[in-house]
Amino acid sequence: MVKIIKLKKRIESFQLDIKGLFLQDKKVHGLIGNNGSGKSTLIKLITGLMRPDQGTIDLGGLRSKDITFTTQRPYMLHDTVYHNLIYPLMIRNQMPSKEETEKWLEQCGLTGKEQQFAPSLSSGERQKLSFARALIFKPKLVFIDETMANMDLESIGVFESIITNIQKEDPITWVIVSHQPAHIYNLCQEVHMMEAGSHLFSGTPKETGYFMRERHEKQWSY
Ligand SMILES: Nc1ncnc2c1ncn2[C@@H]1O[C@H](COP(=O)(O)OP(=O)(O)OP(=O)(O)O)[C@@H](O)[C@H]1O
Repeated sequence: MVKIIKLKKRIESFQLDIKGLFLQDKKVHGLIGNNGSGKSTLIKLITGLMRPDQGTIDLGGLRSKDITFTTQRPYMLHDTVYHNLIYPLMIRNQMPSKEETEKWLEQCGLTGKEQQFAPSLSSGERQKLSFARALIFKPKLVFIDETMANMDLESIGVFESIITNIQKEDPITWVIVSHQPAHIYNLCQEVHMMEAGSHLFSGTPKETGYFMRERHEKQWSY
């Protein structure tokens, strides 16, 4: 389990302050909250891209090479689609199998574009490639930060089924940031809600729905 305890980080006027947030292993977690509530900052802290001012992040035995993340605007190496796809394997001294790379290219709808300069891909194509690049080395903890925001409905369906199949066969831990309730309801077992830098609530998607409805009613009942 990933345990985040008494975590604090100030970035200019923004203050992240999380008393306790726990991510159970091998589950699909949703991370939700308004723009600027601190979701991406939290991910940067967990993945080690940023250092906390205070507090602890216990990765439960995971090493940094077991963890990966994708973003809404993924960075593409100035190289071909193929080299971008196999990059995580190369840096881990693993040989990519032809079967595996072809499978991922097909699932991403990028078959035939292997030799295309990756930065010239459309934004949705780049997101799909970054998703495949994140999964090709079989990580144990994956953060998906609004990566499906520019994908068409068919591609979203493909990636939702990739996640569902991985969870059936050899489950890993996922943290999915999305502003689209359908993703959360289709995929997640547990949802964590951020508000203004704090962790407000954790529960099942159904409990989250009740929580949000109740808050909304309270806010409008004065
Ligand atoms: N480098 C920075 N300099 C100044 N402020 C920053 C910096 N990085 C983040 N912030 C601020 O920290 C706050 C939290 O940002 P963060 O990206 O974590 O929010 P988020 O919940 O992921 O938002 P969104 O849903 O819009 O992606 C925001 O108010 C943002 O402006």
